[in-house]
Amino acid sequence: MSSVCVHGLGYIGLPTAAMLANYGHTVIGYDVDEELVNDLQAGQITFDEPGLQAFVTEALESGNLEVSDEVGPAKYHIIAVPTPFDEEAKVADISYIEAAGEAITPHLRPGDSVILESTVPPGTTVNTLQPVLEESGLAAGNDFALIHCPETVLPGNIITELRENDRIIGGVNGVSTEAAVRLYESFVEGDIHTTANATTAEFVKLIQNTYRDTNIALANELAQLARDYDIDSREAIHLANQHPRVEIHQPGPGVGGHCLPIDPWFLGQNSDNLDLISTAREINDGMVDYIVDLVGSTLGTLAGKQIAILGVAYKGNVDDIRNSPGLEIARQLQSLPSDTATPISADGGQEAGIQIKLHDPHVQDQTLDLDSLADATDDADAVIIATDHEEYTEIDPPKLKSRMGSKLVVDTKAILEQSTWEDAGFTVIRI
Ligand SMILES: NC(=O)c1ccc[n+]([C@@H]2O[C@H](COP(=O)([O-])OP(=O)(O)OC[C@H]3O[C@@H](n4cnc5c(N)ncnc54)[C@H](O)[C@@H]3O)[C@@H](O)[C@H]2O)c1
Ligand SMILES: CC(=O)N[C@@H]1[C@@H](OP(=O)(O)OP(=O)(O)OC[C@H]2O[C@@H](n3ccc(=O)[nH]c3=O)[C@H](O)[C@@H]2O)O[C@H](CO)[C@@H](O)[C@@H]1O
Repeated sequence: MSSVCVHGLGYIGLPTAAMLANYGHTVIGYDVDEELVNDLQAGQITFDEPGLQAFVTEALESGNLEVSDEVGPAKYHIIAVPTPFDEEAKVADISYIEAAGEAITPHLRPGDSVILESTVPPGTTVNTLQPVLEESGLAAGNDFALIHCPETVLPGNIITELRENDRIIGGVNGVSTEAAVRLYESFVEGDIHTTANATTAEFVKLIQNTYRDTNIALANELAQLARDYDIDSREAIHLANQHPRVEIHQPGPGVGGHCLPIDPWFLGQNSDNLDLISTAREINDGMVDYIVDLVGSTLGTLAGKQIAILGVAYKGNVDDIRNSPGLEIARQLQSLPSDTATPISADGGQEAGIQIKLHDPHVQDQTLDLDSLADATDDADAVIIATDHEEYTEIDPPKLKSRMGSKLVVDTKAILEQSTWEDAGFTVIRI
């Protein structure tokens, strides 16, 4: 068993730290966010992930996981800090990686390993992190191991996937790769694949998410084509997928989250060869406009209408609102000409404006003005289901009908029983 310091205790770092601790390693979980550190020290996790609270409690109670606001020496340092994307410049912000490297450098000893798990543009491990760590006077590959090991867990199923997914491990040399393999094989049940260098591992991670994003763009374009031919895109995709070599994804209101809308752009950081990939991004981002237009044309006008958006998390059964399509729809409605829109958080009252109400049973974000389901849909002219939360499949159509002003439901995730809703008197538009 080893000593490990995990840098960053968010969606990735916290489950990883708890996993390592529950497999017997001695783990320091370090984060720069003092409030988060205090909450975790008190045993309280701050985001919604099935099974995670109990998993973290187990790790803390075993004494193997200590949450700290200080970096400590450790045989392995794992970096799981954010790598946000600058929308304007279309470049990754790797300053958090540099800061993590600077925090590790004073503690780095010969024989230690530094593993970068954050998703980064190809070349970041070698070109950005390595020089920072070598400020210690130690050489990567010779004195300490340096590795990229991307994380591929699916939010909503993190603990299972952390154990069961295959891992890609790419060190700056073979010794580095082997050092990381020894750590991951202590808890990973999937296969461990090694690559000749760290840059390949970075690239592999990015093309996994790019594959998914591009495939969803195809589904979104097919959904628009299907509507032009007055056919059900979901049925058509389902039937097409009966072919052994066809696996089209599902259309929706756009692609949200911290990964799929961002990672494809990382591939273009040092290359001009994004073409299909950037078009796919535009198609997925364009779904918001498409849905707003559909609502407007079905209602005749958006002026004076009250629209309820159900689901501001980026996908079903999670609380993460990063790049949320539901919020983007709200922003889009808000940015319509000023005589037809009111701010997202407005509680109504402008006669000519669009009134936007938001509801989400999973999201606690205090900066959003969220309503109960009843308040959000009371007198609504249209309901847009923007997230496939389980709770929305349980909405009772007659009860909703009695509350709403008119009867339009846009089901962007195709989670409602269309015939039941139509029988209840609703106009249902499925994407
Ligand atoms: N969330 C996912 O589903 C997912 C999946 C695979 C990969 N990733 C990648 O993993 C990385 C982390 O993502 P996340 O979703 O866990 O982010 P997050 O924002 O949930 O957590 C990151 C944490 O790092 C902390 N932090 C910031 N700077 C720090 C520093 N210098 N030292 C220590 N802690 C610091 C923040 O306070 C925060 O708590 C990103 O690169 C992301 O792209 C995320
Ligand atoms: C390759 C892959 O699987 N990567 C996963 C992904 O995790 P994620 O939670 O971001 O991924 P999704 O569940 O795909 O959701 C993203 C958005 O796409 C919408 N969507 C989805 C499927 C579909 O057919 N049609 C859609 O419209 C959905 O509603 C949501 O808005 O990135 C993580 C970080 O790198 C990975 O770790 C994780 O493995």
